[in-house]
Amino acid sequence: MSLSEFSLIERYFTALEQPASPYVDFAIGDDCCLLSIPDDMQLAQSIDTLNANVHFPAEANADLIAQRALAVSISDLAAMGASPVAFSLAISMPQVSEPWLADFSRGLQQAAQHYAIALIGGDTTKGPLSLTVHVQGVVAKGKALQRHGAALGDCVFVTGSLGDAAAALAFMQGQLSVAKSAQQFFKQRYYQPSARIAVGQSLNDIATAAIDVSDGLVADLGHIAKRSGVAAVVNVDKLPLSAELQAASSPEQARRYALSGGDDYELCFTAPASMREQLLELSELIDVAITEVGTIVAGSGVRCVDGRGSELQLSQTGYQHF
Ligand SMILES: Nc1ncnc2c1ncn2[C@@H]1O[C@H](COP(=O)(O)OP(=O)(O)O)[C@@H](O)[C@H]1O
Ligand SMILES: Cc1ncc(C[n+]2csc(CCOP(=O)(O)OP(=O)(O)O)c2C)c(N)n1
Ligand SMILES: [Mg+2]
Repeated sequence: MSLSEFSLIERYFTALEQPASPYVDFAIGDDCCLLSIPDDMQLAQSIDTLNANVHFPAEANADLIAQRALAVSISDLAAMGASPVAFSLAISMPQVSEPWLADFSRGLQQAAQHYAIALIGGDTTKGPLSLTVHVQGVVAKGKALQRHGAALGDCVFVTGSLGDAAAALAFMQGQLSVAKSAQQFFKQRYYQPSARIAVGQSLNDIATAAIDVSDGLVADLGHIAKRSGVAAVVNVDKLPLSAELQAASSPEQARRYALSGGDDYELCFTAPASMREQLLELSELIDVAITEVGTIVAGSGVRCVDGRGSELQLSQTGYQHF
């Protein structure tokens, strides 16, 4: 007989080992969870849904699905410069498979411990496989990084490398061949993106605007440009591309993955040129690459140019659901 709804919640979700949080007064087991936030903090909240075969392959290992779901949601906290506190998980699944749930629960616990975020509630229903993660974090009052502060003359920076996850998806879908030695790297970049919490937290007094790159650099930088009332120019010769991506695809294809592939979950942010040195030090301190890829200018939209100043035309700027 398959497990009842309440027994499976008990076994695979309530039983998760929780990181201690000073803000969580009551977690799972009542109609609501209860949190207390200090007066000098703001609560940052974000929700994201991941649907099977839209956001991840349905047949993927359950522990990787869990890790990916948590990382992509926490990435929004990173983009605001917030520290993770707690998350709720709404899961819909077509049937109860205990081995699948055991793997899922293990992956979820690993990711929750890694990001020091506590599972405080959720919802469990029958339906096509889908996960909705609602994350909550804290940020000092007035210090959150938003999309609207980019100013003329600011430089545009990105963390890590871009395009790996999009190339990984192409590889997993049989559209790109990848050397055996690099396959694990690509899978990891797709399934276990690093939400850049430490970078975000360090940018509160440095960046003028920030966003995480979920849809693709051009699309997401476009949100900063629009909200800030400016334009951005990206120098495509400066894009941080991993050695693995450069080995697996042509320069043009690698560029396309990096500019419009999406799924990177790196941060893109703007800061005055006077912050370059501080950013270099920060990058060394926390061991995450921070690369200057462009500038903020007057106008609207995002333009991509190469090192010689020739403009590139992109057929797509990022992922669109509809
Ligand atoms: N169905 C919805 N109802 C209310 N707000 C929504 C809905 N969908 C998206 N939003 C809001 O629109 C904004 C942009 O959403 P989205 O592109 O999903 O952001 P992100 O890339 O950070 O996840 C966010 O403020 C989000 O909360
Ligand atoms: C199986 C699969 N197909 C396609 C994609 C590509 N993809 C799906 S959604 C998406 C963009 C990010 O998702 P969205 O729901 O827009 O997240 P948000 O911007 O709201 O954080 C991308 C690149 C994928 N990740 N997995
Ligand atoms: Mg969203």
